[in-house]
Amino acid sequence: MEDPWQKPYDFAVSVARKAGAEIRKAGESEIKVCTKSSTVDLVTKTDERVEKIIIGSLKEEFGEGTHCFIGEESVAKGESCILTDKPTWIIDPVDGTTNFVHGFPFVAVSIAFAVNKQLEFGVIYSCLEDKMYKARRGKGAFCDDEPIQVSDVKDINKSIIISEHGTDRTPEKVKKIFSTMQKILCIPVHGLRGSGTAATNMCLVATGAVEAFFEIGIHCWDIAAGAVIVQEAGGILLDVDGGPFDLMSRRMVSANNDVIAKRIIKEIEIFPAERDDAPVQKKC
Ligand SMILES: O=P(O)(O)OC(CO)CO
Ligand SMILES: [Mg+2]
Repeated sequence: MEDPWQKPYDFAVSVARKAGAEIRKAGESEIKVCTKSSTVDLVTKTDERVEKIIIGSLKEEFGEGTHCFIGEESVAKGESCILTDKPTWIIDPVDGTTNFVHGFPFVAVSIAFAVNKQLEFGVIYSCLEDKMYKARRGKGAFCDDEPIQVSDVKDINKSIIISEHGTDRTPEKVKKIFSTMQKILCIPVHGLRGSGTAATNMCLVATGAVEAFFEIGIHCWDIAAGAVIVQEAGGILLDVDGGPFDLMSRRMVSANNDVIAKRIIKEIEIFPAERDDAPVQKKC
């Protein structure tokens, strides 16, 4: 049977490439920075403009009424962040806005597509590296059309683990983040890393460059595309308490296998993060 989502998948790749070219061009001029949830949660005109380009292109191609959209900047402006059974695009136009502002060379466009709340495909364009990652559920994960695979390391002492510091500087949360990192570093692991973009971090798990990436406080648009890419590359996703992964929970461990994932989970100091679909928001 013909794949009903092949056309949207192919289109997402071309839209991500177009969006990435816009970001590269915008990075050559002066970047005006504003803030969102905290003074270190940055946003630029490029984030907003690129999200409009992506959503505008998707609406033009697939029609306004049938598909829903969850986009980082639209949600910041009060749009719904409720995932329904309808075909839904989950978009982060510029993942790694802080990197973009500073010229730190990892910035990604992240586009995922879910139907009946199941992620069907994910596309991540690491636009400064010019690397296109993509995965269609059940059909494998690719970087620039080459198949990718997670690492086969099971020994935590031979692993590299990624995590990030987030944009919440509440001292108790920062303390827990650093305490978790300290415990993981002292297992010991070969190293701790962070690219500054959740989407790129997940691609690094998917290619086997690192064994795992975990974070509390990320949003569905940061990880939706990466979730498909990691799983299709042979990896796994779990909640930070070892339970099932929940896209809207703002908590995630992505890893090459469950041995590594469960070893990290032992050390994670969990702190609260309000769900993306917390009830204040209106329906799509
Ligand atoms: O740069 P953004 O889109 O704010 O995302 C951050 C996490 O929220 C990096 O993944
Ligand atoms: Mg993001």
